[in-house]
Amino acid sequence: MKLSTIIGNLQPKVITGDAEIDITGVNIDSRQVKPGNLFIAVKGTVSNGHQYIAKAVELGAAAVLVCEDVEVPQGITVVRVDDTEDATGKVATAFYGNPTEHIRLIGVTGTNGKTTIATVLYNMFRAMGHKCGLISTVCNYIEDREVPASHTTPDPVTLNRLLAEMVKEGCEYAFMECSSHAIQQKRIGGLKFVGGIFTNLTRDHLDYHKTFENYRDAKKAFFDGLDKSAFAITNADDKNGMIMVQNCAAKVLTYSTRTAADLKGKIVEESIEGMLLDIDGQEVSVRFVGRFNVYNLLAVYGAAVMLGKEKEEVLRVLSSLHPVNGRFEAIRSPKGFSAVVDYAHTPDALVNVLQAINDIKKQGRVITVCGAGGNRDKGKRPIMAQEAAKNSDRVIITSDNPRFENPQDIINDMLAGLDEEMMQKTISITDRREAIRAAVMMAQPGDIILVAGKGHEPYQEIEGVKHHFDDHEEIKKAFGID
Ligand SMILES: CC(=O)N[C@H]1[C@@H](OP(=O)(O)OP(=O)(O)OC[C@H]2O[C@@H](n3ccc(=O)[nH]c3=O)[C@H](O)[C@@H]2O)O[C@H](CO)[C@@H](O)[C@@H]1O[C@H](C)C(=O)N[C@@H](C)C(=O)N[C@H](CCC(=O)O)C(=O)O
Ligand SMILES: Nc1ncnc2c1ncn2[C@@H]1O[C@H](COP(=O)(O)OP(=O)(O)OP(=O)(O)O)[C@@H](O)[C@H]1O
Ligand SMILES: N[C@H](CCC[C@H](N)C(=O)O)C(=O)O
Ligand SMILES: [Mg+2]
Repeated sequence: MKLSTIIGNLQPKVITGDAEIDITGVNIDSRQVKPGNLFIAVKGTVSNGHQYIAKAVELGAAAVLVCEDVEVPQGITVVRVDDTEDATGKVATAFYGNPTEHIRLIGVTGTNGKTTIATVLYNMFRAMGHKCGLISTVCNYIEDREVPASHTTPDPVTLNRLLAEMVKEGCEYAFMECSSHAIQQKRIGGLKFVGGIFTNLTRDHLDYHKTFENYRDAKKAFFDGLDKSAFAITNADDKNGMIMVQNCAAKVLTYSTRTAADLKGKIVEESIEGMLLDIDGQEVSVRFVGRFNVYNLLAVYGAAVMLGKEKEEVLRVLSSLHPVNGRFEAIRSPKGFSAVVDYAHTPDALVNVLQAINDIKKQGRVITVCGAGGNRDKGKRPIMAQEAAKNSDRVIITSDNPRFENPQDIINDMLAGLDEEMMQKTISITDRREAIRAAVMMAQPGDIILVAGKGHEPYQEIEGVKHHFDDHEEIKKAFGID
């Protein structure tokens, strides 16, 4: 594709050299550059892409996109803009043929519920006969082809390449999670969304955003960018729900389980197997558990209706769908107790999943096994331990993904949040496998063991290495079932 076409919608820009050269690909990482590529120098949090231009040219870059004064070897076309981070999405989407002009893209943002909602919509629309794509924390899908996910929302080049492949495969819809990092870093720049969904806003990622207001405003920017032809579905029960859409040109729809809203839902009956719900005045039985999932399914229902689906068909398909990998998955022990694998790794998620477990538990106890990720928000650690202790009969604090931190330091940060009474019911075991085994050893018939924080993750990330580790496998081994 001609460079002049790829950079056509960048304003302002200064071009030095030939803009009619053919570009074979766009790249933000000098280490991946191929001959004829356009290398985009982006200032990052760890380093500055501008320092890798020579390397990119060595590997054959034919042009560079910069936003700083830099020395560039002779014969290389230089395009200068004010902000290369902002330009990357626009350039990537142009290079990949503006995929969102040819596929209906729906974005989900919020602290918790993104993977659940995006994945349920993907499964629902495929069950309705549509070819679909999914961009998610757990995995990306181009129709039914898996593409491993490195991020919840990938960089703009990867994202547009995936969307272009979905278009090529004939996908009509793409459902994606829009993380706050991604919105802040403009990874979704240049994309046209036909709809956006807000789940909720509670504490997470303050290591990156520094303040809750910055975190909120990053999420809000997504809705500010929706055009009037799009829809925006927001949670009327979240105190930031209406803030998200206060400057939104899209058609707004609200959902709630307790106040006036366009879409109302409530639980009629519930058990560890699922719930009977009243959604928008109609009863539907679902395999999902927990009041928090009523919110997720309301958002799914609203989006499907806004995308033109009949309400009856939406509810019929909804009742046939299974929980998402690592989100409230129950495993029964032959000894009469059960375990729940869940991805809860924020205080609010722990509160919600433990509320759900306490709502369905009969006479037994709740035993919670949880940790916290290394190199993530430290402030949430003591709060997570408090919420676990407040809502469980026994707590075992253990390791999650320590990453480059000392696992014991993370555990100590969590324990620091507990008062004397909470400490009475809490122990800590650094080795996650041992912690799960200890929970199973102490369980009695009727108890429910929550193993939280990792969900679908088939690994434990330690010092940059992802060692195989799967909560489901460890629970089954401890239960003595395969
Ligand atoms: C904090 C964060 O989001 N960092 C992301 C960011 O990296 P960065 O800004 O630190 O980049 P950098 O390492 O400083 O490099 C700057 C630039 O130089 C380039 N470079 C770098 C080295 C080199 O040799 N050559 C070169 O060209 C890089 O490609 C980059 O463009 O841009 C990179 C390229 O797109 C991302 O891979 C990286 O994600 C890191 C690995 C990460 O862990 N991100 C997490 C926190 C994240 O994004 N999480 C969210 C939310 C998770 C959730 O709630 O589910 C997600 O969407 O996954
Ligand atoms: N609507 C909700 N409100 C509160 N908690 C929720 C909600 N939906 C899910 N959860 C809890 O949060 C956990 C994560 O859910 P999910 O993976 O869908 O969220 P996410 O937004 O994709 O998270 P991440 O930002 O880490 O990718 C679940 O395992 C559950 O404990
Ligand atoms: N078990 C993971 C969950 C968080 C992963 C994702 N939300 C991120 O922050 O990268 C951890 O706490 O390490
Ligand atoms: Mg997710």
